[in-house]
Amino acid sequence: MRIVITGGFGFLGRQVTGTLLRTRTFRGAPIDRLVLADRIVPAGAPERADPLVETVRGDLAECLDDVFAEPVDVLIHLAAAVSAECEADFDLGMSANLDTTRALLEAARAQSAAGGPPPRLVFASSVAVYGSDPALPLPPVVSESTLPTPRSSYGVQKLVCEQLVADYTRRGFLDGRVARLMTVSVRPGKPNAAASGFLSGIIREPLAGLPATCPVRPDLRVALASPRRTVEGILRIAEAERGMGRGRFEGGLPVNLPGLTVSVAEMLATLRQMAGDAVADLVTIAPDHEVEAIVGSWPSVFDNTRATALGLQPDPDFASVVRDYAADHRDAVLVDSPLTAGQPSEGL
Ligand SMILES: Cc1cn([C@H]2C[C@H](O)[C@@H](COP(=O)(O)OP(=O)(O)O[C@H]3O[C@H](C)C(=O)[C@H](O)[C@H]3O)O2)c(=O)[nH]c1=O
Repeated sequence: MRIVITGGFGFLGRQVTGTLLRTRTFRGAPIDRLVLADRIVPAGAPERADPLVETVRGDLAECLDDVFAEPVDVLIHLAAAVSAECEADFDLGMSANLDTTRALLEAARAQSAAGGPPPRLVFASSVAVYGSDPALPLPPVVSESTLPTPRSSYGVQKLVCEQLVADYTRRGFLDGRVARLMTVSVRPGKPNAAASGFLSGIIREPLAGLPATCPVRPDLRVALASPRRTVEGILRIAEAERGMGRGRFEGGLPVNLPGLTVSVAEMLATLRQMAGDAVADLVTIAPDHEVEAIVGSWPSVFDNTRATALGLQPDPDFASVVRDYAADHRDAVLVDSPLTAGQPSEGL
């Protein structure tokens, strides 16, 4: 089995790769090759030393011959420009998120047209396909049957690609599945250019002893998923057999990955309870209307029936999200707190 991960050296790509390299199987069958395609391939990345791993470096649209040099059984498409980048640079978003995805779909179609296996393709879409249009406000609870009306170029690009994946699947060119990701929090590392990046930054930076700015009003409610739950969702959707019933991928609609609904104020209160006043006081509230317009247009409460049928659940509460982050990134928690001692605060 040959599996390709585009954006394989991005944050989610590395997490998905790590899981697959631990199990070394996909749907119970051994993985023969894991191809990590990315425009940046870090020299010291440890996964490069694994005998299963092959790397393809460069602009994906120009590397498709290498990606498809051998038959591709599974494609997990994570290479993308993020939301604020696409808002700042329209051409980048159209090219990286739309044109490149279409080229990838065409390459997959060419493989099956030539008698090869129709690849199973997982497209990582986003909660950003939803938006609240004044003429058509979102219902209080959103599901896959809610009409997406994105309010950002990034959301539009993701939605167009979702539709293309559905049509290529309907025509039998490939077996496409769309996972709509919630905002991933807490992301480790440096801030990224996503409009939602602060939803990691307001936890990650204070835990590292650094100041952080919160660009939205604290009563804003958001739907979050930890990196662990997000990777679990991507792989569950990738591995599920098609068909009706529990554990199967049913129909052609996307799956909204489960999100934990929480207000920014609740996130900050959790940080205060778990890490103390000095840490929580490192966060300054300074609303930025551009960020608020994008993130505030996303729904925060979902009917997760479709994800639940696949056995997926949201994180139980935000305290567990923070605990997972501290456990997975001990070196990034530099403040003295119960988290570093591995002892959750009383009551959490
Ligand atoms: C724009 C672009 C990016 N990339 C690579 C660069 C990064 O190594 C990787 C993206 O990783 P990043 O860490 O920025 O993002 P993730 O958190 O993994 O999320 C990704 O999947 C979610 C669902 C998103 O929609 C994001 O836009 C997308 O970037 O794709 C390329 O290889 N080619 C390109 O044209």
